[in-house]
Amino acid sequence: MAVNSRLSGVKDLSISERRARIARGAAVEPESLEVLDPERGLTLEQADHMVENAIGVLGVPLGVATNFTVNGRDYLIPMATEEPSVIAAASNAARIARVTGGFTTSTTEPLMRAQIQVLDVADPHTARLRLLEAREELIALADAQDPQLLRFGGGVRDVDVHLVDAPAGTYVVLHLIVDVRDAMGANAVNTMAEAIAGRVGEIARGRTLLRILSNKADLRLCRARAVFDAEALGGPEVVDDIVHAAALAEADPYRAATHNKGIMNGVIAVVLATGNDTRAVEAGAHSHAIGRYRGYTSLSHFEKDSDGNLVGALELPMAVGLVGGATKVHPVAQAAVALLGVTTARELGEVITAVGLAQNLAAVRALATEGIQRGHMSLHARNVAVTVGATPDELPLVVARLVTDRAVRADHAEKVLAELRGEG
Ligand SMILES: CC(C)(COP(=O)([O-])OP(=O)([O-])OC[C@H]1O[C@@H](n2cnc3c(N)ncnc32)[C@H](O)[C@@H]1OP(=O)([O-])[O-])[C@@H](O)C(=O)NCCC(=O)NCCSC(=O)C[C@@](C)(O)CC(=O)[O-]
Ligand SMILES: NC(=O)C1=CN([C@@H]2O[C@H](COP(=O)(O)OP(=O)(O)OC[C@H]3O[C@@H](n4cnc5c(N)ncnc54)[C@H](OP(=O)(O)O)[C@@H]3O)[C@@H](O)[C@H]2O)C=CC1
Repeated sequence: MAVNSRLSGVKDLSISERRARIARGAAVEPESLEVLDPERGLTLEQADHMVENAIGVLGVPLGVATNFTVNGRDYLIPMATEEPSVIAAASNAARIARVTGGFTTSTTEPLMRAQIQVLDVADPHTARLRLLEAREELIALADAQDPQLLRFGGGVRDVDVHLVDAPAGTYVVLHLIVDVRDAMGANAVNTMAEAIAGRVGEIARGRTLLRILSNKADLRLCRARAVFDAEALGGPEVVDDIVHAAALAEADPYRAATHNKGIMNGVIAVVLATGNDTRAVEAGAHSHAIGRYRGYTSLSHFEKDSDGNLVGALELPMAVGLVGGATKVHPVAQAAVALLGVTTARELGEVITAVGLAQNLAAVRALATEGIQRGHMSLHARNVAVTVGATPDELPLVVARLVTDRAVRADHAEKVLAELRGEG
């Protein structure tokens, strides 16, 4: 059955009704979502196998963003985040993008790099050539470490050698470029790097030190673009102001950091929900945000097309996988992947990038129009009301007052609650 992500009013349903609606929309069995109950999710025993000195598990809310179409296919997107308004914002932007066909994405081959550092080389320039001459030997040695990866069509694709001038001298750094297929790839690539380091040191005639993956995954890029209809955004002035807002992020690193944080609100929520390594994706993204002609800049770009609509584009390194790490062992991550319905790491990366672009558009649109507080703080108000002890019956009343009074603060919530209880 085809997925239908265009779901309206999901927020107004109870959790069980919502699950049933999402399961229907995603064309998965409703029972497959039962593992999302806190008491059915990751067990203490499983946690104890995942990390050291485990003493418990941390619950993070898992929601579903609606309305996404990517490359003509609908997706319901599982997002794990502690931040209010993120999932609403992604759904809102995806609803707008849908008007013009949704998101279009593309990706490079899933290539990761490992680095092998060689010290104390007397003739670094000549060592570089000796290593390049040994390319076939080094590739064969590395490939022999992971026959399984080769069977899946992956394996080493190239070697590259960089000479890195550092205060302590010139290091010869060999890069091993590996197609990791559906893996995130760190373990696979690190094993290869450690296995060939001895031979690299011999050929370079130096001492090897670091042998590790690079998180600057600049050969593994995902790209997403979308057209956002001017009318659906609020009119031509909104388009112009979003372009100005994005231009500030391109020119000013203080704004770029926040703009990129908005992108990562969406990206990391899906990375976490699917059991992937959030730090690897963050490191890759921020290293990619160093512009070619200037310093730290925005990861996305917004411009106006010839029809007056807004066009958004985002490119990100995307080291995510489906076969290893927590994705393989965490029952909730497995349910999230099944709900998402992706079958390759590339498809997962492309969907994540589309979510990053949607998240970015939603935030910048709010900033360029009414400001962030109305949408974000009205959803955050629920947190504040619960923190001061509002019961489920009192919650809507307290939230409504905090929003009307434009004072989403704990002290004000306490005052409102006291008034409501006749104690004020
Ligand atoms: C919050 C909205 C979406 C409200 O926006 P709105 O226009 O009031 O929403 P609406 O009630 O008209 O609903 C429109 C659609 O949004 C979704 N939606 C709307 N409300 C909900 C909800 N409660 N639960 C689930 N989904 C919701 C839902 O898809 C809904 O469609 P419908 O279901 O009605 O057909 C909007 O104001 C918005 O997009 N704001 C941006 C919020 C944001 O970016 N939050 C991130 C946290 S702030 C931050 O960390 C980053 C930042 C901002 O600093 C980055 C930067 O500076 O660039
Ligand atoms: N700097 C960093 O970012 C670092 C990250 N990590 C961690 O590494 C983990 C990810 O490493 P990763 O190598 O992905 O995990 P795994 O080693 O668990 O998975 C990769 C392995 O899965 C097997 N495999 C099965 N099917 C496929 C397929 N379709 N495509 C590709 N490989 C397949 C391959 O061989 P086989 O079956 O023989 O294993 C491959 O080597 C994460 O937990 C991450 O946190 C670790 C160190 C550093």
